[in-house]
Amino acid sequence: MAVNYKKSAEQILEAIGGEANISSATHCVTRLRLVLQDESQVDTKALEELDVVKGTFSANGQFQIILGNGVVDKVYKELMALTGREEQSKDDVKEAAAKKGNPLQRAIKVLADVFIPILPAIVTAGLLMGLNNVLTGTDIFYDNASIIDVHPQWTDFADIINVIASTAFTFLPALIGWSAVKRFGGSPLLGIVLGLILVNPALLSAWDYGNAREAGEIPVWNLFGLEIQKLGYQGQVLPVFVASIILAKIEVFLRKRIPDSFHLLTVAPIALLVTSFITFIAVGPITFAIGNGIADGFIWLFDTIPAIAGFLYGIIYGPLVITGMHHTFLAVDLQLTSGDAGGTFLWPILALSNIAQGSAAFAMYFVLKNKNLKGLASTSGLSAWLGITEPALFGVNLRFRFPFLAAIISSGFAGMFISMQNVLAHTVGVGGVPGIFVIQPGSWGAFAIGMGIVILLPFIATLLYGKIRNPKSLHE
Ligand SMILES: OC[C@H]1O[C@H](O[C@H]2O[C@H](CO)[C@@H](O)[C@H](O)[C@H]2O)[C@H](O)[C@@H](O)[C@@H]1O
Repeated sequence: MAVNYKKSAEQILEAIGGEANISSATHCVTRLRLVLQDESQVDTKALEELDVVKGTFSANGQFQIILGNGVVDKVYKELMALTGREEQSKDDVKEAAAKKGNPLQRAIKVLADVFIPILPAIVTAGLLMGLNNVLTGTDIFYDNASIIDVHPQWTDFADIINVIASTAFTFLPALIGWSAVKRFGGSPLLGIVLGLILVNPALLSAWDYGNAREAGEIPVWNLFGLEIQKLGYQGQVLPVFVASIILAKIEVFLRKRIPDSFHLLTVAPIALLVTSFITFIAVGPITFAIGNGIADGFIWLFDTIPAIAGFLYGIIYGPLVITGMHHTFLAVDLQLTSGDAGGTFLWPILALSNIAQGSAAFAMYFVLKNKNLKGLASTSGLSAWLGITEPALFGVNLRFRFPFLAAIISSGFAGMFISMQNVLAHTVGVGGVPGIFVIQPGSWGAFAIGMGIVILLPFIATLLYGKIRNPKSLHE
């Protein structure tokens, strides 16, 4: 039967407490994303009884209604027409949501705002790097040899892929600079330039810093007696992040005070000059040490007590996604991939945690009777297997609790196993099942066992508990 989008919009509006309860509204590919004055006014039951609604959840200050691809945009248009509102971008709504919450939540939100926009570039680079690994890794298809060893005509092909793949990581500070300066109200172009300054080939590469320090050969500038290390910040996150905040603040400050006609001549040169000097002299070395210190702390933990550390990270990653704090760890992943660890041991656990949430949601497909919920369980399970877990988490697993518990405990065991096997990812890739492409080839076997654990354990545990115990939450 054809959907009456206008009627659906009216019913949704009534169930969320009417027009007066909407602070702002937008939509993504599948979900209406609303910032509401008061979420307690929402009649979730009435909402979820609507045929068009596949599920609802609240995350990071937004109340989200899952409608599905091709439906959500039409219902949104009707909703805007009904309420006489202008259509809003996701950024507008995120901004409204950001004003809600305590200082810690807002700080975490800032990190997410900076890192989420650069994620597609990093994830793409990760996938291509995976392809390069398949071509150049030994013992994948041949004993003691790689594809390019056996078929040398593919060597340059692999090399070109490597150049393409490594660019986003080599110039990571430029990506972060673009995103962070934009987030703090400055000109994104200046952010890119700032990031590029920090990886200028005239500086000692951060990747060569360790060797240069051991050899006592770190180049320095001498500024009227003050020695400053001539150090680049390749692959570093914190130096450019803090520098970008400074740059944006200086730029905004100058723009307000200098007449428009002098902007071109003064604002960018002063902002870049002051920020770069502050960064080379103080911010860079301090944040470089802090960033490496944080990474070393994680490395120490996973070296010393791999089973416990892996178990804990596997357990807490799901709850971290609920709070939105998980994006903070992206910074740690990036730091680890650029350092001595040779890769990140955290990211493989993230990928397994995503799969675990998906498997639990898939099991709920067989446990639930309601048609809409069954649909939500299967679509959200697939989404989690492809790296996006919020629909499964909020739409299914948390609502019934036991699938969520089954998923996080299984993810803990899988995290324990792969940490004991020292599984590393070259870089950050697409989470969930495609995650295997960025795992270092030598760790594929152990990672595959981890995948087996998070595919089977949450599925079987959820299914058995749901069918045999038939818990109260299924009937609430
Ligand atoms: O941190 C890198 C990963 O970031 C995304 O996944 C994480 O954020 C998602 C959105 O909040 C969340 O649904 C998922 O559970 C998190 O792991 C991205 O989808 C991954 O591909 C990426 O590796």
